[in-house]
Amino acid sequence: MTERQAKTHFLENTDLSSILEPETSSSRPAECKVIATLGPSCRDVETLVAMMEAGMTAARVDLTWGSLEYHKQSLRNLQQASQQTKRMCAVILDTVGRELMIRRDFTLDHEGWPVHMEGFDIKDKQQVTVTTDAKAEASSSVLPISYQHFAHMCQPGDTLFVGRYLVNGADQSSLYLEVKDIKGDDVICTALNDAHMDGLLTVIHSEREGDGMSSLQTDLPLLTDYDEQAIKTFIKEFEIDYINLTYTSSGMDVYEMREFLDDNNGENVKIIAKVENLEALHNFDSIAGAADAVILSRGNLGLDVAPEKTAVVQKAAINRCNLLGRPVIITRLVDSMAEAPRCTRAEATDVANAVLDGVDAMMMGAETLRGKYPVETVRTVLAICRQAELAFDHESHFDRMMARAMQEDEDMMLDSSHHHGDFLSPPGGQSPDSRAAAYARPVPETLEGAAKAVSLKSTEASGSHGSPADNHYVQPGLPPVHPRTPPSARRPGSSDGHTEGTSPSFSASGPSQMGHARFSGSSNRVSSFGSLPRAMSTAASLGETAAAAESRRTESSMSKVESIASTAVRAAAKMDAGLIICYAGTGRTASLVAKYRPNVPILTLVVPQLRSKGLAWELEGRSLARQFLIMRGLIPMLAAPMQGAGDSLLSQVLSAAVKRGLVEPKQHVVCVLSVRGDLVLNVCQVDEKGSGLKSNLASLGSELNLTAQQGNVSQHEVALSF
Ligand SMILES: Nc1ncnc2c1ncn2[C@@H]1O[C@H](COP(=O)(O)OP(=O)(O)O)[C@@H](O)[C@H]1O
Ligand SMILES: C=C(OP(=O)(O)O)C(=O)O
Repeated sequence: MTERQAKTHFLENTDLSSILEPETSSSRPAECKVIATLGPSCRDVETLVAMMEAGMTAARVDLTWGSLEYHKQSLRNLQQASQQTKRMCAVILDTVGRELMIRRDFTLDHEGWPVHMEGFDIKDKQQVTVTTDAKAEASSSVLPISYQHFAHMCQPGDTLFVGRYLVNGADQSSLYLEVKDIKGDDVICTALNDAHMDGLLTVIHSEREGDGMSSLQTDLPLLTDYDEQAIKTFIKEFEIDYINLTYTSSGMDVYEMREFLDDNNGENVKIIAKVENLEALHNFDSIAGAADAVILSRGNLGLDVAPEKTAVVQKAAINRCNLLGRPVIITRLVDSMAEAPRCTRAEATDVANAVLDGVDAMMMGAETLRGKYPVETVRTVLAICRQAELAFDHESHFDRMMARAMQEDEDMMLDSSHHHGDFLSPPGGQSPDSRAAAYARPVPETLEGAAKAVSLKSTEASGSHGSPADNHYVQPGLPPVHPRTPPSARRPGSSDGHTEGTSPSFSASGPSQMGHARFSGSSNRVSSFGSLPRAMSTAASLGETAAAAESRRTESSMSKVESIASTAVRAAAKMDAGLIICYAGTGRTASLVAKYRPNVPILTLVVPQLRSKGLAWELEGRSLARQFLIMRGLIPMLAAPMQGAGDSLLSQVLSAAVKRGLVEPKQHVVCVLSVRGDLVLNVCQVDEKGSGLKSNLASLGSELNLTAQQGNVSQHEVALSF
């Protein structure tokens, strides 16, 4: 079998009558998660409550459009909805970043959401001028653009795409332009199709014939002034769990973002890299290795990737993330539900196939932001996910993960200097991580366009690319965005964080043991969630010495955490357990359990910790619990701070899990926990009434009590919240 072949999803049950039988209602939550974009259609408390009850687990605020005050109100409403439903919801902030926009006049509606004036028509073959002239007004022949240096990026023969925000490429507001001439600030183009331009219009500087690289706007600064201001403000005033990094082009972008967050009290905020163009696909491994999660922005990607490659690119990207244990999210699921209460057949099939491909979460855009059916959208997508999850072959996924991890480790042993990373190698054998390399040395001259783009960097430092569509939201006095100097390959050198040792209650044995011994990877330096066996190739390209890279490799090939995580999944399957419980401190162990996709929920138990922050003390844990809400199979549970321990805590967790329908009385439960600082695997059983831990499992109880006696936990009652 060649690497290009897909694994088959052959349904064991081909009996159509039984497939068509209505589902008996299951209270077990879907494995996959649904993220919704907040906007005019879904920011009131009532709708948010309904969406949370329908299963939305994370909400995105997109800085591309709308004022800071508008988004703050959306988040305040979300907090209220969360209190009402007693459900957690992760909060994601999406940057404007390298997004280019057409400036158009707008008014504010009664809630403060910007609404554009009437749209206009553009006819096939007509001349259209895209201009950086700040005084120009949008019309059918002139499109003023938000980025001052746009004209420098273009050359005759380029293709530009102008499309409606969150609906790229698929509606009547999609316009393709061919660049004919550049005259000062003006890019003179010819329209390649008829289009009705309406709403907020984003621009993509698309493929330049011949060089195979597209979306050259990736050489713009990573964050706009507005982004920087908004991120700092939101971190101060809200609990932000993730930043979506728009147009991430390499792992270096993620490091840069990490540094910005660390410098601005955002140490707990995790980074989701948005993969939106060819360059990001070429640099996929460095991006996925550096980020905490990845979004495949399928709308924007659809403009760069040929239709015939789309499905395979999606599968490959998802599989790569799966192998890294990195959460992967896709966009553009049920666009038609922005207008209709029922999705199309193609959309329903697409969602289900993504579940079978192994995706973690689905991110809604226009459907919830400005669609007519936000609640039905969440319900529909989750219903499709549930059905597809029933058909998902958990066992073969597990086997694949094990086999590939072993294979990769072997490959690395054979050739640690060979760069395997990227599944879309550019022609001519160029370094896949061209942008990362560009920090250290100039972009290869062979990339004619890229060389030109690099020369732009110095001018961008003073360039205006400050705000969505125009500069209305930029506070006066904010410094301009400067391309950052390369971050000092600053990757905290930590190992698993667990002491090595054998589990007193469960030993990793059987066929998986062999795999565990060879497993690469839980000692990732950058992402806090998971591991990257091949991070070393990225590190090497960032200037790390061969010896350091080699030592990272050796270290990463022996991971007890991954061994325990995979064994927990195997044990749950072998014992027909109903639930896996995983205590979570950083989330690394839980994400590795999720990597192996057990056929049972993974309850991630977060016991908040009091940590010192300078002179102040801060209770940490809530954000981590919410961060699990974009990850497949994970159900976070937050224990009350400093309360509960040992089998008292576990009993209450089990009782809550039974009430929630996660596990049934008498079922076995596999637990991943620490005992005297050592990570161990344990098995317990729910009692007959479903009120807690079956008491005769002495070994487990005593292990847990030992931890309790160490004094880091107490025996009080706990308040648990999902
Ligand atoms: N038996 C237990 N009783 C109470 N707390 C526990 C127990 N086992 C683990 N924990 C806590 O849960 C967290 C798990 O952290 P760790 O095992 O390092 O996982 P991660 O991979 O998420 O960092 C730690 O804070 C640990 O103190
Ligand atoms: C960029 C996004 O998605 P897409 O490219 O799929 O429209 C998004 O929703 O932020």
